[in-house]
Amino acid sequence: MEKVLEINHLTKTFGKLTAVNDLSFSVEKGNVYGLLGPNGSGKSTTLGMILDVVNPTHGDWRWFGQEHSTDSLKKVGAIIERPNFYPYLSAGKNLEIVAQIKGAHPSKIDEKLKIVGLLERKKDKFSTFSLGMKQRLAIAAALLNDPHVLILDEPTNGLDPQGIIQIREIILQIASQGTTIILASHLLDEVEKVCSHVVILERGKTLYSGRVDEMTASFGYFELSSSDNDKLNEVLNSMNYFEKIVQNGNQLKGILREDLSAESLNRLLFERGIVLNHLVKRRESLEQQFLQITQNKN
Ligand SMILES: Nc1ncnc2c1ncn2[C@@H]1O[C@H](COP(=O)(O)OP(=O)(O)OP(=O)(O)O)[C@@H](O)[C@H]1O
Repeated sequence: MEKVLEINHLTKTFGKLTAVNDLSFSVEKGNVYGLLGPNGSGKSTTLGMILDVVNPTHGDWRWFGQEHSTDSLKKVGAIIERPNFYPYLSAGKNLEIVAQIKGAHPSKIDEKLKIVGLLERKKDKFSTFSLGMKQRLAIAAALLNDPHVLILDEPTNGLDPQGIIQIREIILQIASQGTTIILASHLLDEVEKVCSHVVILERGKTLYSGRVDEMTASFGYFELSSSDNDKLNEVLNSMNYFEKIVQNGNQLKGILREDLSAESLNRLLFERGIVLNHLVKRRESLEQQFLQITQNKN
């Protein structure tokens, strides 16, 4: 899989406060990544750093495998603030201005207005738009130069239920055409509905990073490692307990298809000559994990 973004040990401190603490993850092409965490967990600061608007304290990141270059950021479209357009100009005129700034072809305007369902409102003034329509226009503006990656910070904040559904459908449609998406959200529901991958942040630290479907595995999963992970992998695969075994850094992650205690697994593996140096069972669903995070905050 082609890596679009690689973040290594990214840290940002503001005085004594560590807003982002040793964050590492990579983003693969064509997936939808959610940065999930309560207010103040460091989502916006992370987006600010990878977009070159916030200076990191430590750590590094690479877009498209390249050292920092302004060319790379041209392939990234982002909406990190409330949509800001000229209120007295039409949607079409506003996009003409953005297209000129970005050097995008004027034919892109109708194409992108269609994607966000605003083509019929092209001639209407921005000031007459609902919040949801303003947000959709901002997405059209961000898409004008066909970015490879689209970054959205809390894309459905403040919208009514219908507006939320529209934005989520648009995100999925954009992703289905191969654009990689990174979105920050404090809504578990949003991440579960829209994202294939999630990075859960708690006060700047990563609590979980991986696929959403693996996180929500109903019987939980084991994180485990031994001095010979290849052999461990082989033995785990020969057991009927696991849905899937995946490599996760220098650990293996075994997703359970039926209930099994850590004690039983440890015994079974020991009987087959494997001594583990790491074994943790994680059972929580995404929802439970997320509730824990928010409860810890209060
Ligand atoms: N410029 C700044 N100066 C000082 N502290 C800051 C600054 N920017 C962010 N912080 C602090 O860093 C922490 C992380 O903030 P950040 O905005 O990244 O979180 P977030 O998860 O995006 O939350 P929210 O959704 O509320 O923006 C917070 O405690 C915040 O107060």
